[in-house]
Amino acid sequence: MSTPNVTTPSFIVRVPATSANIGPGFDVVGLSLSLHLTLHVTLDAEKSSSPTSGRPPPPVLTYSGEGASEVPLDPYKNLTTRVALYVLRCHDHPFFPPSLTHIHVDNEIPFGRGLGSSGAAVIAGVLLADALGSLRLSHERMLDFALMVERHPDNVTAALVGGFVGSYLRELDPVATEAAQVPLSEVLPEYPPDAGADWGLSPPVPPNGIGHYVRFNWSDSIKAVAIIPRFELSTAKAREVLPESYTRKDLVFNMQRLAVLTTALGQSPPDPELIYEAMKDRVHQPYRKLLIPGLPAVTSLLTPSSHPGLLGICLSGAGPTILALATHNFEKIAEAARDIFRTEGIEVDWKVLEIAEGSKVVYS
Ligand SMILES: Nc1ncnc2c1ncn2[C@@H]1O[C@H](COP(=O)(O)OP(=O)(O)OP(=O)(O)O)[C@@H](O)[C@H]1O
Ligand SMILES: N[C@@H](CCO)C(=O)O
Repeated sequence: MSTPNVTTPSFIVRVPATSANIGPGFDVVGLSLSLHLTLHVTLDAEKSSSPTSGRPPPPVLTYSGEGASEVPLDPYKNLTTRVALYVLRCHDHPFFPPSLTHIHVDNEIPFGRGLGSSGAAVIAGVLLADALGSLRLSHERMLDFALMVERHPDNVTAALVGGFVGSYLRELDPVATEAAQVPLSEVLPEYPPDAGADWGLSPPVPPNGIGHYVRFNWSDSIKAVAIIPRFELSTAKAREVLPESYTRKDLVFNMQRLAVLTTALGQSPPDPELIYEAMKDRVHQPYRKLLIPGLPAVTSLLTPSSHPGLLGICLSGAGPTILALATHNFEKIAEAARDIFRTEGIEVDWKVLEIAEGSKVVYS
């Protein structure tokens, strides 16, 4: 990790990458992975009093690593700092605190590849606000705020609590449903550039207890090989191609597999035949193949018999990354996937990842 060009940070926020779905668990399961988004946050106690009028100057934002050339460095436009400001505003802190002088972001999670970069940015923003405002939010309440921004729970839950996690969104009463569905433009509004301008409407405070989760066991022998094509695919685009409804046959196909998968990945030793079949999906992958040339070939040609060590293979999140779960032979599996993608003219990078701990705030 590169060292930020700042004085000693006052605290660090560290959030893992995540892979959602793991085949049949569309919008349900997530797995935290050992690539991290890290914020190095510097506070200057001498600047702790607010100006008598207008807003205090926002922090300086600097960035290194993945996405550094494309991410907005204006704290009113950057996803992490906008989420932090949203959470602060919901707790009667109308501005970034004047003592917050600098945030250096070091990012290992590639953007728009299906490794939960946006979920990590959102969770980092919630944790940043929690630390800056001494809010002491519970994990449950943090999830409520995260779910107002990223509305499927799989990535944000796994990024926050870590491990192999299943989650659902509670059915809310009509008033709470409306509150949880306000447009994103009201949760993360455009902030007027004029320092004297009013922010306008109060932010929409989330209802309580939107998301609930459980952590499944994970066999220590299983690692995740992320095969990452060198192109971005936005989650929004990859969701547009999905149908509104499914046949009973396809839903039962996925539910049967998901029920088996959540236990099978915790067993030692893991059973490759059981897991390979349990990682198949009929809800999202078949529709996303047009956006990801090579997807059907990679997920059907690599099997536990052709590649010993392989347990199962699926699209990671909304793609285009492919996630191969394996106990050994990682390089052979990744290189075979690379060869298949090359026949489609797509270059990939690959990494062997561990299952990561959840998000942390560490004070210096
Ligand atoms: N660290 C970050 N800081 C600010 N914005 C970010 C950061 N990471 C991601 N983003 C924003 O999120 C976008 C990518 O989100 P998107 O949901 O499309 O993909 P993803 O989260 O990487 O994939 P998936 O949801 O399938 O795992 C980026 O283009 C960028 O706008
Ligand atoms: N479950 C989500 C994960 C991506 O954020 C999807 O597949 O669209």
